[in-house]
Amino acid sequence: MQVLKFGGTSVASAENIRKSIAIAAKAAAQSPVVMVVSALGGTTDVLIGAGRAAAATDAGYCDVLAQLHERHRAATQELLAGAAQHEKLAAITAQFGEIQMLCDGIFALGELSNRTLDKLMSYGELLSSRLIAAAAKAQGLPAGWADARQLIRTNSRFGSAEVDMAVTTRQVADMKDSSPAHIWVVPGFIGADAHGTTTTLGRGGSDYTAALLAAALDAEVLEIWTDVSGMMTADPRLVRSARPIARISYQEAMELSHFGAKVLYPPTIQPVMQRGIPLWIKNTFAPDDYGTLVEVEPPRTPAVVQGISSIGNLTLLNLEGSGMIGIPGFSKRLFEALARERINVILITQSSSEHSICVGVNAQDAAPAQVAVDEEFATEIAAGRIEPLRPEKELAIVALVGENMKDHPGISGKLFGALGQNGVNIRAIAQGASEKNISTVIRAADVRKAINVLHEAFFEATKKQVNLFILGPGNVGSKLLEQLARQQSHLLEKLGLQVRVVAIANSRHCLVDESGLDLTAWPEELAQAPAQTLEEFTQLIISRNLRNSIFVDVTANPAAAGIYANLLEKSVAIVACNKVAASSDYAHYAQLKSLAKEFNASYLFETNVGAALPVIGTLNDLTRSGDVVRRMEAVLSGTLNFVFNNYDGHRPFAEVVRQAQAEGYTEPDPRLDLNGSDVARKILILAREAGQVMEMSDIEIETFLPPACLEGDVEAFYTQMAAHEAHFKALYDAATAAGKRLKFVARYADGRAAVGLQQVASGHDLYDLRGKDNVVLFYTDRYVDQPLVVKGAGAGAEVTASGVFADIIRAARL
Ligand SMILES: NC(=O)C1=CN([C@@H]2O[C@H](COP(=O)(O)OP(=O)(O)OC[C@H]3O[C@@H](n4cnc5c(N)ncnc54)[C@H](OP(=O)(O)O)[C@@H]3O)[C@@H](O)[C@H]2O)C=CC1
Ligand SMILES: N[C@@H](CC=O)C(=O)O
Repeated sequence: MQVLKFGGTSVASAENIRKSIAIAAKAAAQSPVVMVVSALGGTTDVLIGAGRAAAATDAGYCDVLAQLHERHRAATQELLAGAAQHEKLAAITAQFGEIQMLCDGIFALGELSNRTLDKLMSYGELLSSRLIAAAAKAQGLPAGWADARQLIRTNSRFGSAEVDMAVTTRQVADMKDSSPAHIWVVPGFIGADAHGTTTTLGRGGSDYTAALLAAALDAEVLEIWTDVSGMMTADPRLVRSARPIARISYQEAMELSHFGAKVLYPPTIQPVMQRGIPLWIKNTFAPDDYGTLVEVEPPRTPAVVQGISSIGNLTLLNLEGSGMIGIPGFSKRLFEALARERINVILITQSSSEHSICVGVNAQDAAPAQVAVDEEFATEIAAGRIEPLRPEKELAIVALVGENMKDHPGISGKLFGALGQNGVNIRAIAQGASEKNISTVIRAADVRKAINVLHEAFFEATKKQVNLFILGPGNVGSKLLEQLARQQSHLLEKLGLQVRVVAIANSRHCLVDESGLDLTAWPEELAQAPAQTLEEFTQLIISRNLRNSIFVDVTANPAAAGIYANLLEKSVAIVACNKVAASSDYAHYAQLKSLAKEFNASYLFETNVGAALPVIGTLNDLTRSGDVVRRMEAVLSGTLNFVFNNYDGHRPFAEVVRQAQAEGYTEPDPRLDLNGSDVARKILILAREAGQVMEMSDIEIETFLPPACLEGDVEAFYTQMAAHEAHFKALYDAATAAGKRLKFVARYADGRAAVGLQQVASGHDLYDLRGKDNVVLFYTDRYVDQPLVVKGAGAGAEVTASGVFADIIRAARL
């Protein structure tokens, strides 16, 4: 005997019903089949809606029922022909007459009891099962209909009745002996109490009906036919890469189904588990897919975690107080108070200090639970020995499930690490000694991110999705986008990083696509995209709450640097070539560094000094390993090095500066390069990274520009430089006459730093620095006589973008 259950979508239309019958017929070629069916998809909700409308004296229920009647008529006309069709249409009309009368009664009374609702809902399965039996017979199959109300005996708890297994087993055996049919079609979800009154088994109860019948018949197999190809490693609506689990134990399936894997109604497993009946979950619309086999002992696989599931709509109730410590009986009283209100406890945790007990309940149970518990402990609350019950709302459980987690160290560590790195705060934890389930309670708003992060950590070791929010697609930003577009498949294949650019914004527009922007079409699309403020962009990053989010600041804007703290607090990583934040007040710089640590998010700004040269990384390596930087000597301006390498006293100085700007070496505002402040902020950043507490005002800046050049706007700056050509020529001639070269040098020693123009003699370390190159000489406790030298191209959009790219990869791989 085989029991096959077909859910609402599997019988939602005539076409689907035909598919379901074909599956049952194929199985029946092996041995007799019990076909348990749900109502035509959506019918139960329609019936409930009609009943509630009638109870609220809303006459709209008549139209709703008429539409439902029409849907059943249409399916009948498609499935049956001739006399069988006429007979079935008449029967359906009669049944809808009964439903109408029932709802009219509800309307007249203005009241809908659980008992009446059960009766009303039962019509869904009664209609579908009779229709399917008739359709199977019409195909010449040896099918018959059996009334579940004469098989499944329950108590009279309407709405969610409890089954009397002994009577049910006897009634099923009687029916088996008396029925000649080879395929029985049975309505799921419904039963009857000892008085013959219709009851229901709770939403999803058709699965349970099937399991009860399988157990009563000691069936060889129970198959649950649904619209997905088995139990999945995670909810596929939340995790795109979720995949079916081939084989799983009853215990694991029970844990997963309890924790939200909706393909299986949780009570279904117990009756078949007791008898060791194999349970398959199969897809009606892809019957050749393997599906999931739930069995006693699936073959062992290396997978430690079998699935990740979640329950939303959770409220934590926290009972807390010093009066609980060491006094037996508090938990008993708490749980009794909840049980009296029939409140189901989903999760329990208690700290070893016994100072608090925390339980998780469905949100709709929170208010009655609070009243019941506060009443129970009224005396202790009045005496101040315990606090009134404290509910925490809008929470959810995310759980790892797997029998192999037992005795396997490191699973919780990985779980907490993965969630922590993504700023998912864990409010409570529960793990039984069986170690089959580790449950975490988190904010409901974090569920999507948390499940994806955990799925990547436990099922996709080779792939990590990274979500980029890029601000400032100017010179450097647009090169970065080009490089990202070129390297996407390389990143996935070689590093397992699926890098998505989710948003690109400049000062005018913002382009967003959560599934990843097209990196070739963005310039035109951005120009058409809506306007957005920086504040809105920040909220966008926070509210999307995507895993492994990185904010990439490719602007030179102080306001952009002002949003880092807010983002780091949400565990969003920051990659910046914008130097404003790292050279702002020391307190702000230190705050960002400490937020990055506290919230496990990277704050990377390698390109702040020497573009893509590994200057900050080298300095960090030295200090982390205990070396002490005593002195630094450096050329840190690509622009100034280019200008003084190319100025020869003939071509005007202003023209050479314009060339540096055109080639993309200068700041968006070139005055910052020429007045020395860009170099000053770089040496400040290096000094800070070397461990010094310094402010910008501590850096001595010796400018070589005549003051008039810094009055007015950028055009005035160029005009004034041209007007002061003699000044620049004099600087050049003096250096040349001495056989020296001009270099704008940054120096740090003993906690003091200065920047300024110098004549450098041949043979000096800085003398031969070509083009737009930068160089940094580190003198440390280990590098005493010969410095550690980092040298190379120190400006330019392409190289800077590649440095930003490298920081993105560092942040992504954390
Ligand atoms: N060039 C180089 O060699 C190096 C540069 N850097 C740094 O790179 C950064 C970018 O330089 P670069 O690409 O040349 O600059 P650009 O001027 O070419 O680009 C700046 C980008 O930032 C955008 N932007 C400016 N203000 C805002 C704002 N308030 N909100 C949103 N977007 C804004 C601009 O948009 P819009 O067009 O709308 O104004 C533009 O897209 C600078 O901080 C620079 O210090 C670092 C190392 C080396
Ligand atoms: N404008 C800067 C660019 C790099 O920081 C420079 O010229 O060095």
